[in-house]
Amino acid sequence: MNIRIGQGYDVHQLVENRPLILGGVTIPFDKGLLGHSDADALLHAITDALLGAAGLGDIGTHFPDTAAEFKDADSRVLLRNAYAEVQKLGWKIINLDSTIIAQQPKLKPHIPAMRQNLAADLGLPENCINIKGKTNEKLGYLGRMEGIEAQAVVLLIQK
Ligand SMILES: Nc1ccn([C@@H]2O[C@H](COP(=O)(O)O)[C@@H](O)[C@H]2O)c(=O)n1
Ligand SMILES: C[C@@]1(CO)OP(=O)(O)OP(=O)(O)OC[C@H]1O
Repeated sequence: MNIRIGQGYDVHQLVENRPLILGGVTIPFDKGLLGHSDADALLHAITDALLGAAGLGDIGTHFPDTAAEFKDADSRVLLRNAYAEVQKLGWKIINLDSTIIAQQPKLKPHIPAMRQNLAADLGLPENCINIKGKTNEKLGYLGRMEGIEAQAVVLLIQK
């Protein structure tokens, strides 16, 4: 039996005229995240943590931001595809934990829906998935609401 840990990080710029999508949930806000895909920083951090734990590189290698096929991509699809690659090697997720750093908006009301999406996409019970919201105490570019950051850790088991 093997276990492996992986870590992931992502940040996207907050701009006008974009939807704010985190954990596959569209959150009402006056700005959204800029990216080649839907710019879901939480799902990108989790995808990188998964790929990292399995020794499979990173999200940009699997889904290049120069490829037209990933323009405006739904990051839930990218996550499911990445986990399929991880599972091909015999790995399964034990649990994942994550933090979204957003000065605004308040994320707590949206976290149950994000957990439901992740549970569905990863075939896990919700109690194996944790998502936390933090402000950046008004410090730096996150505190000035120029962007939103996400961090994730994932534990995998191979029997
Ligand atoms: N965007 C956010 C930020 C924070 N929360 C919730 O507030 C708690 C306190 O956050 P601090 O950054 O002030 O320590 C945090 O534990 C979350 O429950 C949130 O929902 N959305
Ligand atoms: C998801 C991809 C691909 O559409 O694009 P972005 O939305 O720009 O996201 P990023 O976290 O910069 O990197 C991964 C990309 O290759």
